[in-house]
Amino acid sequence: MRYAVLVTGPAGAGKSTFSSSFLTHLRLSKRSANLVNFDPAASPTSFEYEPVIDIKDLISLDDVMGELGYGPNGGLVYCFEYLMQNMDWLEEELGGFEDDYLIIDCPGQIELYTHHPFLPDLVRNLQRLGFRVCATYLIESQFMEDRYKFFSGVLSAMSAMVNLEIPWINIMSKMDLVTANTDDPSSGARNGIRRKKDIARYLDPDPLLLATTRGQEASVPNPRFHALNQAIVHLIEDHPLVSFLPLDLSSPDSLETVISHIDYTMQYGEDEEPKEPHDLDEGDFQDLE
Ligand SMILES: Nc1nc2c(ncn2[C@@H]2O[C@H](COP(=O)(O)OP(=O)(O)OP(=O)(O)O)[C@@H](O)[C@H]2O)c(=O)[nH]1
Ligand SMILES: [Mg+2]
Repeated sequence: MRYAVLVTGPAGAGKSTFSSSFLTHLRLSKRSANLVNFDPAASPTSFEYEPVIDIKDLISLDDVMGELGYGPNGGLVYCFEYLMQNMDWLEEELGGFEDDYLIIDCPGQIELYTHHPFLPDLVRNLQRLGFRVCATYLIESQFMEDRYKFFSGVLSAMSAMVNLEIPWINIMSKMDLVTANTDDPSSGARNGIRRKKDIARYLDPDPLLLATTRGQEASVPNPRFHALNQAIVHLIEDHPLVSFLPLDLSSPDSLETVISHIDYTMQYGEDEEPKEPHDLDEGDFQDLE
């Protein structure tokens, strides 16, 4: 069985950092895994590990911008269109990895996830080649400092989930930046994200965070925003699709929990032969007597 985990999310969410910590963890657990780079703009220095498949071997954003005169975002779309037309390249690159686990580091332009057809096409191709695919969507913990930014993150995650229709895990990255502040009322954490229970309202989004609270009315100048917020509150209440797993890379337990959710979502290892418990030698019992 072959597995592929797409690592997606907005710019700077920590996708590449998570991808390499994920790979390190799998390799330390004696699991074979490899990195795939799908970001045609990635600089070679952004990887701790050499990707086994790199979209830049097919097409690089620098060339598209330099030779065809595209800007960075149009250039990215061009690169993905080019990839879609050259699926045999990907198929050939993937050929050598039987029984493997691929971590696919994706670019940070969210329009790629919310409305372009590239990722759904790519997923269909991977499935056709016998991969079980799941996606992770990272948003960074700083989003919790601003409710409006946070809910725009929730809505983008929702829209990407609906667009891709594959097993999905939302991750709140960079939790080391908030957990250090928790339970210390004198800390500088903003917007009341001081205690663990406040964090919980974001990880399992409480739509009431968006409802205008006392003292905030003045900051909402247009009553139409209030109506819009109410509509979003109802949408999230009626369709609670999005919740976040916290990821604190400074804690091995946190990374382990996230990885076990990913394994579970993909039913990793379900088809493997159960391992025989190792045979006990008679000598093993002597100490007990
Ligand atoms: N404190 C902290 N910083 C992090 C963490 N993960 C990533 N960063 C920092 O966040 C910045 C962006 O990290 P990347 O891993 O490059 O993020 P990305 O999502 O791959 O970015 P793009 O590919 O440009 O969209 C870097 O400066 C990282 O050092 C984390 O867990 N904690
Ligand atoms: Mg990156």
